[in-house]
Amino acid sequence: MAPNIISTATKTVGFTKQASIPSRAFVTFLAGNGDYVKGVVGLAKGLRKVKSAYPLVVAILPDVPEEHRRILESQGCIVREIEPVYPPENQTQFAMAYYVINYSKLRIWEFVEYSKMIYLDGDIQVFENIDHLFDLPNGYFYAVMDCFCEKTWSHTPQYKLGYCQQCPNKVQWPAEMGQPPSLYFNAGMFVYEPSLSTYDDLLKQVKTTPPTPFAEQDFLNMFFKDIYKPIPLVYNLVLAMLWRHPENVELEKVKVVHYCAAVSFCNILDSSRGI
Ligand SMILES: O=c1ccn([C@@H]2O[C@H](COP(=O)(O)OP(=O)(O)O)[C@@H](O)[C@H]2O)c(=O)[nH]1
Ligand SMILES: OC[C@H]1O[C@H](O[C@@H]2[C@@H](O)[C@H](O)[C@@H](O)[C@H](O)[C@@H]2O)[C@H](O)[C@@H](O)[C@H]1O
Repeated sequence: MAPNIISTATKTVGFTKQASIPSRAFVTFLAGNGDYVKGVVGLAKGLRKVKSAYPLVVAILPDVPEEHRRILESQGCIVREIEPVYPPENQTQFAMAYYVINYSKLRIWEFVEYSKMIYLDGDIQVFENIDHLFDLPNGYFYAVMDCFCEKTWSHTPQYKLGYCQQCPNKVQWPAEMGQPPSLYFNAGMFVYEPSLSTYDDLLKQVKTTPPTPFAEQDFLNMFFKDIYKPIPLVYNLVLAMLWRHPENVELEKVKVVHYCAAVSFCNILDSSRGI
């Protein structure tokens, strides 16, 4: 992984300065003084191991202790403190109570010293170089489709019907229920362009949008619905896919793994038998 050089260098041609060279970076989010810092260190090491050309920015909440900040800097990370973002007062039952802090991820749209960023959760590992994703056409929001089959989705009509976007023909969406849900992405990994106007819109809308069980992931899916473009699951293998949709997983092609489910070893054993 490149050292912490924020490439905002500009080339001087004659007596005029050209626009600054577009800067790119990976970014993750860290809150609290728990074990997630180990995940972020692992992510930094993984990006270095796959020889990524871009730095890893870590957006941290004020509650991340000084010792953890020093560890991240020693790993070549660019540590940026952000202020928390909270959803409006609500009685929402988040899928996981702590999801409320994940709204703070929205601050990364303010990192406009970068023209393009790839967000990765701290419980993600990169096993193959994915720098080429920075070259995807601008103007869209790229992420991998999620799966509705885990119990964490039991609050949704999809789950109750047994409908999943990963296998839309297995259980058809009933015509009497209108259109099937829009394609829905997992917000643990996405390719986006920081922008102050988008940031302002996000912060304005989040203040008036009633929170829902998957917190900022639901909010981001609603906000970017019109420009969302699915990318292959090799870029964010949500572990549950191994036992929920093994037919969709080509394990040898997977580049990024997202360790985000209540993973039980027997699940892995069962699924690996199926692959
Ligand atoms: O106490 C916490 C909870 C979450 N996170 C960050 O927020 C991301 C999303 O939370 P989590 O991974 O728990 O969500 P999941 O993908 O497992 O639902 C984590 O990967 C971390 O980067 C954190 O730093 N501290
Ligand atoms: O705050 C909401 C979170 O929603 C997502 O996690 C979910 C999702 O993947 C479900 O499909 C799984 O069933 C579930 O286990 C998992 O926690 C994002 O990965 C995470 O970054 C964060 O946005």
